[in-house]
Amino acid sequence: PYVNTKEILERANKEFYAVPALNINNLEFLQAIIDAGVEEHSPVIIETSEGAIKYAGNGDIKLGAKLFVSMVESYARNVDIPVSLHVDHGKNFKIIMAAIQAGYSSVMIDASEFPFEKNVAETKKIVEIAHSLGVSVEAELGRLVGIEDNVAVESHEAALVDPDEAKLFAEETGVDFLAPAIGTSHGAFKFKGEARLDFARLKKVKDLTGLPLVLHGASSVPEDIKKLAETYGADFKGAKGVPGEILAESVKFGINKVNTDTDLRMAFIASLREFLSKNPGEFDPRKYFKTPKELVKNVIRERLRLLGCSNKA
Ligand SMILES: O=C(COP(=O)(O)O)N(O)CCCCO
Ligand code: NA
Ligand SMILES: [Zn+2]
Repeated sequence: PYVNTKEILERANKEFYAVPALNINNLEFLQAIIDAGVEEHSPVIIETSEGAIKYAGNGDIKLGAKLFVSMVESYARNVDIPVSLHVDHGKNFKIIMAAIQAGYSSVMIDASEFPFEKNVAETKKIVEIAHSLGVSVEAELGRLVGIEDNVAVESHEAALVDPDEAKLFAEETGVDFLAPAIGTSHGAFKFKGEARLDFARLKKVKDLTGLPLVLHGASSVPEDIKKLAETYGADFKGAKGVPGEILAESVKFGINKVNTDTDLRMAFIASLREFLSKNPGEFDPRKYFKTPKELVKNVIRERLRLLGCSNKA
């Protein structure tokens, strides 16, 4: 069934596991996610960035939002796992409103680049509107910067979430789930040295807010996927993600939603490169997208098991 993200995350929060939030821009990744969830009997959270909404709507954001809602809702109705649809990194009021009106389960208002007071004000505004329409809300505190191992540069410390601010933020905004910056960053090049997240800080945010917490920049960049892509011509030198055991650790300290985009992209392109080089005569997209979809599905299945949400449907 098509459900509200809050329903998925409140159970995860209570039962100490996490659910991946998986980004899509097209039909193939959605199919891979649904199949992974069904095969693992697991809830799944589908998320679209503002760019994905523009992409699907060919520039028309209302059309893009409606298209994603109808695709996700239709697939969700067809399977017996909980599925929700979320706006990732919402910054543009028009896009957030289009998504709410189209029927998204939840939205992120990302005002983390602004000073605390403005982040509170922006988030509060969206929470009031979204809650009046039964939509749940995510916000972010701190900024996504990789913590260089052992180089506790002043600026990096300043970018990480302040747990006392998080408590105040939760009380003042009524936000449903919160993304505390604890040392991750988006994309495939997250760390120069050792991957390190500030778990002490994370635990304080959990203890002070009690909210379901979100880890952004959580892709792992699995070594086998990186190698497969490079074998067939990709240049992913220096790519490094959050190791699986660190993701599992973050769940112990209170993470319940794990945003994952890069790993799906890397799996798809690695498999597509391999397929195209081995099948030079193929030109049916349903054929050349088939094994990439399979690999994305299997990467997701593994992540569902790692995060403890398999068999939680
Ligand atoms: O936090 C994340 C996931 O980041 P990543 O998958 O790059 O680790 N997202 O919000 C997904 C969209 C931005 C990154 O591509
Ligand atoms: Na998000
Ligand atoms: Zn993010």
